[in-house]
Amino acid sequence: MKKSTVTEIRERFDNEVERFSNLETGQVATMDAKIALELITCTARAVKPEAKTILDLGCGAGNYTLKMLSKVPDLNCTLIDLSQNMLDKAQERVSAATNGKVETIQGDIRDIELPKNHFDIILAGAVLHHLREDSDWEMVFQKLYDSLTPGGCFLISDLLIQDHPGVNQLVWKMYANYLNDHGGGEYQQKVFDYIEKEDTPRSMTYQLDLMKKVGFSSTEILHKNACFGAFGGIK
Ligand SMILES: C[S@@+](CC[C@H](N)C(=O)[O-])C[C@H]1O[C@@H](n2cnc3c(N)ncnc32)[C@H](O)[C@@H]1O
Repeated sequence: MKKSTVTEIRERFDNEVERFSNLETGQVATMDAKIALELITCTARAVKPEAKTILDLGCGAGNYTLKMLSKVPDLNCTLIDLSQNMLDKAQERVSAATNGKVETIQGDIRDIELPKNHFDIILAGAVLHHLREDSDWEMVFQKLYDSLTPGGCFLISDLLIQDHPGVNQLVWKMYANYLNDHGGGEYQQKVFDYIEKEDTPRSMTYQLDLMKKVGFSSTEILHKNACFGAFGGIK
């Protein structure tokens, strides 16, 4: 199947702002979304308690930054998203929650230049599965690594595949059962159809190996359930 273009992805998210503005209902299709968000933000605080700067990649309506600010207040926040509608909402919500600066950048992370040695924390929630080729993944991971301060952390919560076909089948069956239990067969099919059209997830192992390759001194696995996980690297 021909996968969605960047323009198609942007247009879809332009129309999803309200859903992603509510942490309670926005992420029902994501298993353990709240656990992952809590773990990632607690980990960022544990790694960089003195953090001053955060980059929220694929920020949506700003849920990840808002949760981070509840743990480390008054961060200077840089919010990146393809969708200007998402950024407008994120800017409004995040500005009300920090005394730090809030900067928004609209665009595709592949095309955005980032300052070197600048961010103490980078969060990427449910966004990296939109990257396609190995070259995209490598370039983006290298760029994010370079933009971190020494000891800074890059934390991911995302949809994943498994490297072994049998294990991959198993975890996606688990996810199908989860969706069936939460919304029935039609809902399950709808979610699987848009994943098929829009997403190209990689395994956690692939991403942890790539973190080591681009220079991260250590990596951490925080959570894994079926085809979802939370993990990251420390510079
Ligand atoms: C599933 S939403 C998650 C939003 C937010 N992180 C959350 O968890 O509430 C993914 C977001 O990533 C953005 N996005 C997708 N691909 C992107 C890219 N290549 N560069 C920047 N943002 C991207 C989309 O516009 C969308 O707002």
